[in-house]
Amino acid sequence: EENEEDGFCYKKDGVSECVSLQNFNLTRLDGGQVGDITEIFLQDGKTLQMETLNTRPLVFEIPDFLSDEECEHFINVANNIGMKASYTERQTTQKGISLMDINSDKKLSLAEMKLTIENGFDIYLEDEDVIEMYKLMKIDTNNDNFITQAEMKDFSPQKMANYLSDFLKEHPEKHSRYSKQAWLYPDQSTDEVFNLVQKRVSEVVQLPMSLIQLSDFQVVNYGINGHYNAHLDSSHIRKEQQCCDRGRYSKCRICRYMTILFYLNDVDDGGETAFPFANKDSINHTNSHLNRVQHLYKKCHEVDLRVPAEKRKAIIWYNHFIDESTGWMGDIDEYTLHGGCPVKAGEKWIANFWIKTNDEKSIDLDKIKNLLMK
Ligand SMILES: O=C(O)CCC(=O)C(=O)O
Ligand SMILES: [Fe+2]
Repeated sequence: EENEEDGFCYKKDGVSECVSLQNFNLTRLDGGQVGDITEIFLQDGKTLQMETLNTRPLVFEIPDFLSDEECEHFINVANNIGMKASYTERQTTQKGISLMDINSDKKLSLAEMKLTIENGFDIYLEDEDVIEMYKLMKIDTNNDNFITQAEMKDFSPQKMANYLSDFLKEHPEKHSRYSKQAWLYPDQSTDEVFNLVQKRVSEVVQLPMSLIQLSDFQVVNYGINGHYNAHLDSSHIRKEQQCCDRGRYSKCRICRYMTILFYLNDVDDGGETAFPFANKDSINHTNSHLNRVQHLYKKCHEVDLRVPAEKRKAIIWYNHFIDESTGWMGDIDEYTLHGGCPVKAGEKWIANFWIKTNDEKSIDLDKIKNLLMK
């Protein structure tokens, strides 16, 4: 039903609608109320049940989005590509770090040093880890667990980065993300199964195949203690900074309109996907930092909205709202903060389908035109 050249057709309330890409706006499925179930009739004759799990942020669940065979296929494909350790953007090679002297008393407490390291290096330490670091780096000369300005004099961020980099080799679980991953690229795929799944995603989320093909797909594996602390999958709109192209992640922003997360196996214990800000009245960044709500490795049980990892299931959420005036990428929805709880038994396999769009529709239309000309 789709004519790539002219535009895009999809079913809206059972009626087929077609629009030219020029007139096409980003879609956002209507969640209705929590517990609402929408039937999605696919072109191959199958029916999916989509349930509204939550409305702030809007999260949908589709229990049998994938078949068992498709799940196993993605795991095999990822293993064949080769699973590599995941890293977040912030690496331990920072030149400078900002010291988090929250109460402005010109010295850093253990809690403030932990925050400093979380922000600067994406590493989540315990008090005893920090004390150990002070000892080995000989920073806290009077052993009072505070770092004063005088003690800071001999302190070099690079030295700390080196220490932490070695520390992480012994304690990979202290990193914000502890997993392995492999990338698949929809527009380069000749894999029949992957192409069918892309088509299904396009039908479900009512976005043209060309946008789906410009997306990124990442298979992730977590072992025991594997986790991903809470994060946003996208970034705040900043017109002066370009959205990243595939594979290039310096000086650009990650722009992902929506996330479709597939669970590829059943986890024996743990490994839920948690949304710490879900249904909160408001978001207080300073408080949430101090309470370390991001720290799902330790705090998952405190989170209300936790989606169990169940084979074949997909969950879907929108990292951005739609800008009413452009019909394209709007503000980020900070309530989508989420992450993966630690795996307690067994292992966990997921796949992220990240639908990428740019701030400006014209950039995406150009990309689509290039894609169609290939
Ligand atoms: O493992 C999960 O449940 C969440 C993974 C995730 O948020 C990510 O890879 O961006
Ligand atoms: Fe994520």
